[in-house]
Amino acid sequence: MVRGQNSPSARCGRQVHPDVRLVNGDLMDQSSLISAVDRVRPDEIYNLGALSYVPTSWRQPNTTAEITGTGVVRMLEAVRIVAGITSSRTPGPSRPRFYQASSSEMFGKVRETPQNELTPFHPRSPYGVAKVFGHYTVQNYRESYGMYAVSGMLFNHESPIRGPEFVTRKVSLGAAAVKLGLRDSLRLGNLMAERDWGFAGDYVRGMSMMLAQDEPDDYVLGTGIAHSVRELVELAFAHVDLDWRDHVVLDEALQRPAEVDLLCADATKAQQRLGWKPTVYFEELVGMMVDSDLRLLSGPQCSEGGVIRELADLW
Ligand SMILES: Nc1nc2c(ncn2[C@@H]2O[C@H](COP(=O)(O)OP(=O)(O)O[C@H]3O[C@H](CO)[C@@H](O)[C@H](O)[C@@H]3O)[C@@H](O)[C@H]2O)c(=O)[nH]1
Repeated sequence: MVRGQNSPSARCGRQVHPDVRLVNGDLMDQSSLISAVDRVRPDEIYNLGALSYVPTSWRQPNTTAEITGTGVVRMLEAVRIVAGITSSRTPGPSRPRFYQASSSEMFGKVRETPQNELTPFHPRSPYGVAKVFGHYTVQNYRESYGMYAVSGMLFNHESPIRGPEFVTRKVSLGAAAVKLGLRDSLRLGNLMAERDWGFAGDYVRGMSMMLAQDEPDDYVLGTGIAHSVRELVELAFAHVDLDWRDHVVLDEALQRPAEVDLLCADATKAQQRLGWKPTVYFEELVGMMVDSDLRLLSGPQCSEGGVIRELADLW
């Protein structure tokens, strides 16, 4: 997303420039991207574009590298060229601020727990590898050109509008659907994996805070508490007075070729330097998502079988 200087809101407001669409490096070639950035002349750019569902990255490794990895180079090149930046000694007239969505998936087979900005990377999927490429590209543009470019190393962030292929939403939809009698089971993969799940709204606030600092730097965002997929399922089903063991079916086909077993954030740097703190934790998040899906699946759009049939394809 690009926030333009012509926008009435620019830095403080949250409206988006009328000209602005999603400008993904992955969807545009380099010259179209340069034209798009030139038209908007953004103050802030948030590159959230990625092929972001980890299992797909094994099926489409080349596309993943192209979108999630090289897309970052195209975005940074467009910003650099439009801003007229040729070296760190002769910065261009304006220094637009660039945010890159790095990921906790970069830590992969973790070397230490919890993970912070200095934890070595060991990505476990083509997605993780591409994110590491993007992460170092941002660092390189900062060091080579003095650009204001930062990476937010965000741990899993969820909300009621999370895609239904990701495990939190799959489970909240599953629990709601079973409660309403629309389904009687939910197929899942590895229940032992642990993640540090937070609320997406908190993380978006953190992204904006990163671009509001005097100097660019990279930050980890996470709650600092990990839970297993099994705990997630137990809590979601208990929220609707059901026992998950009566409804969850384990499916080998949903196991990943290489798993990331445990992710847990040490967000001390973001807390101390940005003043960032999460406001929503696991229990509240899961309750919020299940309640929202109960409303969604009870609503009129489901009576025709539309939404539920679409979602059912993903289960
Ligand atoms: N999706 C999914 N995951 C399952 C299932 N059963 C078990 N899991 C486990 O649940 C964990 C979380 O999976 P996802 O919700 O798909 O998220 P992710 O792989 O951790 O990646 C997400 O978070 C990253 C940040 O760390 C993001 O970078 C990435 O794009 C994505 O949003 C994984 O260990 C996965 O094996 C299932 O049926 N579906």
